[in-house]
Amino acid sequence: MISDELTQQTSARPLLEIRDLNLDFGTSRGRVHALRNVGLNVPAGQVVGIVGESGSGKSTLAYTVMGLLPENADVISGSILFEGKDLRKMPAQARRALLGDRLSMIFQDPMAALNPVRTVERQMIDIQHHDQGSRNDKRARAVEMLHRVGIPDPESRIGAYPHHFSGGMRQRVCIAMALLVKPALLVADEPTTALDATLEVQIIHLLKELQQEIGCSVLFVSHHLGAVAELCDRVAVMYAGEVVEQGAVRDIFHNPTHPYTRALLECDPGRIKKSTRTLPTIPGEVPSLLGSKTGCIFSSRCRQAFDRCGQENPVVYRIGLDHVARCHLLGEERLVSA
Ligand SMILES: Nc1ncnc2c1ncn2[C@@H]1O[C@H](COP(=O)(O)OP(=O)(O)OP(=O)(O)O)[C@@H](O)[C@H]1O
Repeated sequence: MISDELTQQTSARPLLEIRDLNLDFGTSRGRVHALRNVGLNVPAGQVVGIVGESGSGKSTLAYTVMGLLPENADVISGSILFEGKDLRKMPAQARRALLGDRLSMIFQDPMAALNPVRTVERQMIDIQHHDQGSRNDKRARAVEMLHRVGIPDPESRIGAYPHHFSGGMRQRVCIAMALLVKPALLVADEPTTALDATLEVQIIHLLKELQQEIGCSVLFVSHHLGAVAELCDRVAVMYAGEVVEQGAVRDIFHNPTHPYTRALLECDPGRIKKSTRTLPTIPGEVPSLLGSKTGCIFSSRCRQAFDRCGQENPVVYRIGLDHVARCHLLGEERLVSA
């Protein structure tokens, strides 16, 4: 079965629905096509992971949803429907009002989100709405949230400055701040990459627990496939600015279909036998995103590429009820099973 859009795979209207999104960065070397025809759904109450090699456009997609793009970014076409409204068409003021309210973000570097010269208390009070009660009510809510994310002695620690917390504790503070407003959608851009493995597991469990408690949706960007498998309901695999495969977490991890998804999983350190001496890598390099491209973006590295792959960009094929991929092998029925 063939589908033109990645967004047709679920019947209930998703909380976030991205359609045919194209974005360029203007640079002195030319235009970098960082997002190409991106389609992605985030259903209400679900966690959607975005995975892919460095430079595949994961963070750009996350920042585009938040409307936090650098000046040289140019969203050329597409729509970003959030709660049914196109964020691209929303007046700037209305869009800004969503941030820290219906939309929250956690960054890789917690210091990017925290103001170093203000106490955590002040920042956590300021982030709450003026109609959310008195200063004391807001403080009590902030202390409760810090307790919830595992900050010891939150009643006194709340008065400290961000640099008084360790890296892991700072990320917990950021999670507390992001969730204090009970957002509908939390966008998390590599929130555990800077943490050691033990802390990463703790933070992932914490995020899962809080997400279920609050009932929000999460867009979770990560390099770490293990973390994605643990936390996410759905996964979108990105390569060179395109979403090449998307589906339920079990489909992506147990029935990967796109040759890139398969290669990515084969190279995952978490899945490789301990006896393996050298880590496998995907041969070749991510293509330059400058200039226009003919054919499938992965064809130069694909072991299964055939003539058509270098000539035409594949459409999106439906593999299962909730599983789609952009690959000519599906159209030609040349796919070998995983
Ligand atoms: N401000 C910018 N100006 C020009 N090019 C940019 C800019 N920001 C990102 N890019 C380019 O856009 C592409 C996508 O980058 P992005 O950071 O979104 O990838 P990523 O998948 O998040 O990578 P990583 O995992 O390393 O963070 C890359 O080629 C990157 O060099």
